[in-house]
Amino acid sequence: MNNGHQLAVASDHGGFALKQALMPLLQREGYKIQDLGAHEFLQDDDYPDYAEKLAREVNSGRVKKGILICGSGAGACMAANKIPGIRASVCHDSYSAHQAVEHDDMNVLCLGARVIGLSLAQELAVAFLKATFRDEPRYRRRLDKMIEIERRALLDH
Ligand SMILES: O=C(CO)[C@H](O)[C@H](O)[C@H](O)COP(=O)(O)O
Repeated sequence: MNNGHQLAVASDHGGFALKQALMPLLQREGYKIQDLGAHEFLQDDDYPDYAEKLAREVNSGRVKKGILICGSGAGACMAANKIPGIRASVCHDSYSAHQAVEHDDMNVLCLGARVIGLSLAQELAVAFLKATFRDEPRYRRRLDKMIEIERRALLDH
């Protein structure tokens, strides 16, 4: 574990090129990144493997936020949200990328490399990373309700 990492990133083959291009841009802005793979382009790898790895890293508290990239962002998002403590969303506009943190405490941003380009991806990543949860009563109440849903669902099994 490296306590210096501020965020983790991961992608399947659909997001690999965008991940590789985005990481140095974020590093240049001062972010310390833990790259959870893929570490090389693998034509037929599967986004749930990377989503689970990154989601577990965020859920462990070793990193506070993660960025997952696949072709659409959707599959990786669905898989990440299976891990307790994860609030992942696909955001392809700047407002959602920060508002989902401020209101909903989103901790994983999912991007679709077949949908957006590098420049927008960088803008979205920075909006997400700079944003903090606004711990006001109504946002706290709704977040607590989400956490309670998760707790009840875990008790079902
Ligand atoms: O977009 C994705 C999931 O929502 C992922 O990138 C998938 O891996 C995508 O389906 C990949 O498709 P491919 O035909 O296997 O390249």
